[in-house]
Amino acid sequence: MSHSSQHIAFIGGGNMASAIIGGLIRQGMKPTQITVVEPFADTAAKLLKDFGITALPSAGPALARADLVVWAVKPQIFSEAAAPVMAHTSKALHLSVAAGIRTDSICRWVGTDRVVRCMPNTPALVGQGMTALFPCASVTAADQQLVEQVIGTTGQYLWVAEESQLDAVTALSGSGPAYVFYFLEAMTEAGVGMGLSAAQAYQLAVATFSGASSLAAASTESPEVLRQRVTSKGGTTYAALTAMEAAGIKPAFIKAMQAAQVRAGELGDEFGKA
Ligand SMILES: NC(=O)C1=CN([C@@H]2O[C@H](COP(=O)(O)OP(=O)(O)OC[C@H]3O[C@@H](n4cnc5c(N)ncnc54)[C@H](O)[C@@H]3O)[C@@H](O)[C@H]2O)C=CC1
Ligand SMILES: O=C(O)[C@@H]1CCC=N1
Repeated sequence: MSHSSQHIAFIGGGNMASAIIGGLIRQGMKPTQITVVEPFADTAAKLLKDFGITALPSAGPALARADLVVWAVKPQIFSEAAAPVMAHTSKALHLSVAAGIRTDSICRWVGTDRVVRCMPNTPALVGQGMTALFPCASVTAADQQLVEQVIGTTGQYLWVAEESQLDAVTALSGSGPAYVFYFLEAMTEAGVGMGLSAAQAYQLAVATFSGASSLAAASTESPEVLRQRVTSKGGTTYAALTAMEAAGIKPAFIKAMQAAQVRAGELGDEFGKA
């Protein structure tokens, strides 16, 4: 984000907003180029401490400066949060990170069709995010470029052609970091049960995840081939994977992700009506 005149507003200054703001500041955007509406005082104090940004407790005319408005509120309160904002931001491009909430609802609430919906994830906090983006029909190439500049500061991105694919993305990479943390918990717990200290087990588990991910990213081989390379005939990995197959881990995992996808659709149905 080198453009010195660009201004970005965030509605909601919580986890996801902070992850994106962190990326922007790391890439040289000035705190004065960022406006945040954040009613919760503790969260506003954190924005001041971490980024030197003084958040507004509620929407106001300062939002009119924004070229881009990033919606980083919970799906449940999106429509309520939008009402006081839209008077100031009809000329801006809008980017929503809210899970499930569909663009037809967002366009209605923000009073413009210049809307991009996306699904980021929390590794954005350390510049290793993965975001999928979906543009409404009236979004221009220049609008898409602006969004890419902003989201590019947080990691990788891709565009999807169908809005419904965002619910699948939500189930995969949006919620996905929680699945990894869940596995880290399980692997650490198992390691402790086998006689390692918690610190040792956790270090081993984290390094194994990041090492295997880096190997997969750097390799042209499929994960199946990479897995087979670890699995010596009659060895330890074979014993572990056989136990996982017997326990139905893969179908259970697929079912879990389907539950997340269904929930994303429900969020859109439940909270997109207003
Ligand atoms: N946390 C995650 O891993 C991901 C979250 N998302 C989406 O990001 C959105 C935000 O989630 P988080 O950042 O995790 O939640 P969060 O609770 O950390 O942030 C939401 C913020 O909105 C503020 N807020 C409440 N009412 C408001 C209003 N009327 N106007 C402005 N701000 C208001 C809250 O005080 C809070 O700080 C959600 O829609 C979620 O679906 C998307 C991808 C990943
Ligand atoms: O759990 C949620 O609803 C949000 C969306 C993806 C990650 N967190």
